[in-house]
Amino acid sequence: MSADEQQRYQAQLDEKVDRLSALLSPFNAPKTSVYPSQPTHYRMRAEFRVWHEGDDLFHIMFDQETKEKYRVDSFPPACKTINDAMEKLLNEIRPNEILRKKLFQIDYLSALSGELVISLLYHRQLDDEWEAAAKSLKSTLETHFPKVNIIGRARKQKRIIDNDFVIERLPVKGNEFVFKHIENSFTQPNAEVNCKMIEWALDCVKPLSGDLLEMYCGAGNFSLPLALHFDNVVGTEIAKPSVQAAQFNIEQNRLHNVKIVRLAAEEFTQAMKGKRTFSRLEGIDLSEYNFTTVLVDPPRAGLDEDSLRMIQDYDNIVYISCNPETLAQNLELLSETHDVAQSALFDQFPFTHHIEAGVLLTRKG
Ligand SMILES: C[S@@+](CC[C@H](N)C(=O)[O-])C[C@H]1O[C@@H](n2cnc3c(N)ncnc32)[C@H](O)[C@@H]1O
Repeated sequence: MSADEQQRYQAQLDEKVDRLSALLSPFNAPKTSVYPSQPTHYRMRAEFRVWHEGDDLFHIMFDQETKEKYRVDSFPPACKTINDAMEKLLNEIRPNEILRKKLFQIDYLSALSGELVISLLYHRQLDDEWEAAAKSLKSTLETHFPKVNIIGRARKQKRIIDNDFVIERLPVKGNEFVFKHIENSFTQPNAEVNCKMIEWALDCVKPLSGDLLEMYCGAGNFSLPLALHFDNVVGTEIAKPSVQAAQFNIEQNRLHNVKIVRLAAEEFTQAMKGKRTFSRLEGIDLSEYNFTTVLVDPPRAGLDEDSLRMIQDYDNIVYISCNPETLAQNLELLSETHDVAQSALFDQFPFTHHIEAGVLLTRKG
């Protein structure tokens, strides 16, 4: 990257730090710790439209302002594996009528492990001939990459060769954690910054003990590494594929103190308050746990008011947020009972205005 781009990256990061600090200043937050990203090759996912021109075809994107399409032969935000795959994939598809016909989109999901899922989206139904061609494509690509899975999608159709996931291996404080990341499910896009985020959360909970309660836990991105620190972890998550991936991840990492339940945050709050019972909580007696700490990592909308009031029952709250505006709104209530003890900015999305933030809240003395 040129010195000019490096300067542009730093200037935008400084602006993000100022914006987050301003949002957190009404809550007397201490100085924000900043975790920068690599300015290029940081994304583990990328999606492109496909443009056909005679016998040729290439990846395209659309300019957000002018809406004009532009050709994309390489994509610096995406990791090196995806960039390598972009060229190799099109070289295979271009001369192959079966793979090329009515292909309109290509999605890539990769991992630090080098594994890939490539989803090919079509405006036509996919038959056995397509499947045979896709199998042969997979074999060719596997001479370059450790593992490649191909998914063919069309209206009401999904053909999977051989899996719809990658196996990621994340280094966290000297330990390696294995994660199944499923295509079309939530995973943190910037793997290296994600590791910094998990390590920050681990540092936050270092002086704490007891059990951890987690809401919006996905496939266990935080639950699993934090399980090494707490006696028990109970995580809740709404999306079925993520819960299934979390169960797989618990087993793969040989953890015996983590339970993941498929419940919406709002449902779990009702269960904690004794307002409703759920068969999905069978075998888990929530009153037996010694929850000292809660970790939440909600979608952009933040937490609903009932869940906010429920988490106020716990002494320590680790709040990870992809939207600092809703974080600040939620802090208005949480700061009635808790102080902001730490704050951090994780630059998951370089060269965009998006901010990923974390705060540690501790009960007021
Ligand atoms: C920002 S992601 C965080 C996931 C996970 N902590 C991670 O780091 O990969 C938010 C998660 O909340 C889940 N989610 C969205 N709405 C929810 C709700 N109402 N109740 C519970 N989980 C929800 C999504 O499926 C997603 O997995």
